[in-house]
Amino acid sequence: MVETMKWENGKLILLDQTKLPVSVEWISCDTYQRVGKAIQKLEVRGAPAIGAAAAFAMVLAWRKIVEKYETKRDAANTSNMQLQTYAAMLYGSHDHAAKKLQQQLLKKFLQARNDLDASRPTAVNLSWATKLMYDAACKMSEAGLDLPQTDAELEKLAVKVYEQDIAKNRKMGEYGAEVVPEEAVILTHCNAGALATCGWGTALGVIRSAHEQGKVKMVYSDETRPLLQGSRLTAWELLEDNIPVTTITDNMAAWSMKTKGINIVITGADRIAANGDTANKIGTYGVALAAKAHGIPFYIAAPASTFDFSLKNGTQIPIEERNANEVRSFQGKVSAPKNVNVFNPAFDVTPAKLIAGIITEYGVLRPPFSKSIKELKTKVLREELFTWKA
Ligand SMILES: CSC[C@H]1O[C@H](OP(=O)(O)O)[C@H](O)[C@@H]1O
Repeated sequence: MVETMKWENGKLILLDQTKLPVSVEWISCDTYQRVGKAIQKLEVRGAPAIGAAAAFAMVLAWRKIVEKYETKRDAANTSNMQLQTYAAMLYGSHDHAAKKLQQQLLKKFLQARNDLDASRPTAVNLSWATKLMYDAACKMSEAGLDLPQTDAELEKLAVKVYEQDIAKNRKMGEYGAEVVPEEAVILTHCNAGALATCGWGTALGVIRSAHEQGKVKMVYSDETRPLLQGSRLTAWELLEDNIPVTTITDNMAAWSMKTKGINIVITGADRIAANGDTANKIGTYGVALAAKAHGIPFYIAAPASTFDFSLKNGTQIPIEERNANEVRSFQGKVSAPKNVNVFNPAFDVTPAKLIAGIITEYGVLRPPFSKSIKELKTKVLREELFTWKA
């Protein structure tokens, strides 16, 4: 199965998804700024993958911040007092000087968190990941960890986010396969596959698990303009795994539902509000309306980290608008006058009433979603999976 990212020798190596399916190229990131740029350019993309990349980016940020102070400390050899200050901070003594310096480090760490959060606004997994890394560093400081210990613990936490994502996707696949009918003819939109996660995928994870059970007759993959995640990435992923796939343009989805025996629609998600309203790639809302009109069940597949329990409904979800030139061109060719107005929202919101179920790693949530999502929140808080403890 395709790898989306690798954490190697203190660097984050990202598969450059803008080059697929023509070529497989990797980007080596040793600063959080370069990871932020990769997120903004969709070199790495997909809500859970963005979250994991951001967690590793926070480790890179911490190391650069500390490196700067260590360089200052080396230059401070001329003054014993300064050296004592730095020595106290580096080796975890509890005196005022060390604490003061630790707070300075955390202030810069918060800036890195804010910079990463600004790279893309819709997928809540991004801010979920940067918050859990920052909160952990604050707890480590309160617990009196020195810098080498803090570094090691932050790296372990980022690796846990990565590994848990794959485990959660596998679990989601098992639960999701139960709602996939025999002889399934599935329509999916955009790419919610291994490429959108740390592995296995969410919507495509369900399809992979159902395929293992011999349930998948055909998958229809919307090309998903303007950036073509469906034709470039989903079709490529499914072909790599010998899963039957047919690519269609976005305007063929409704007619395909009417004429091709599609009996289930499954997509991913980027942010799910407390009432079940779901933000996903632009075009998902139209697919959900068409599915409703044809009596086809429409499912969302997403891990708990995609839920924003603080939002009452979908009207509060920030929708990213991207550069107009993504619409004015198509595969590098002009597809509209250069001075034409363009509306280029990267996501839309599907109201909960159009959703038959939300497939998660804890099971399939059913309407009324305000109740089933509240139960999910309780399970997540009780599990405290990513809460750092001394
Ligand atoms: C597994 S969530 C994937 C989700 O993210 C995609 O958006 P983008 O390609 O812009 O990152 C799309 O909404 C997918 O459903």
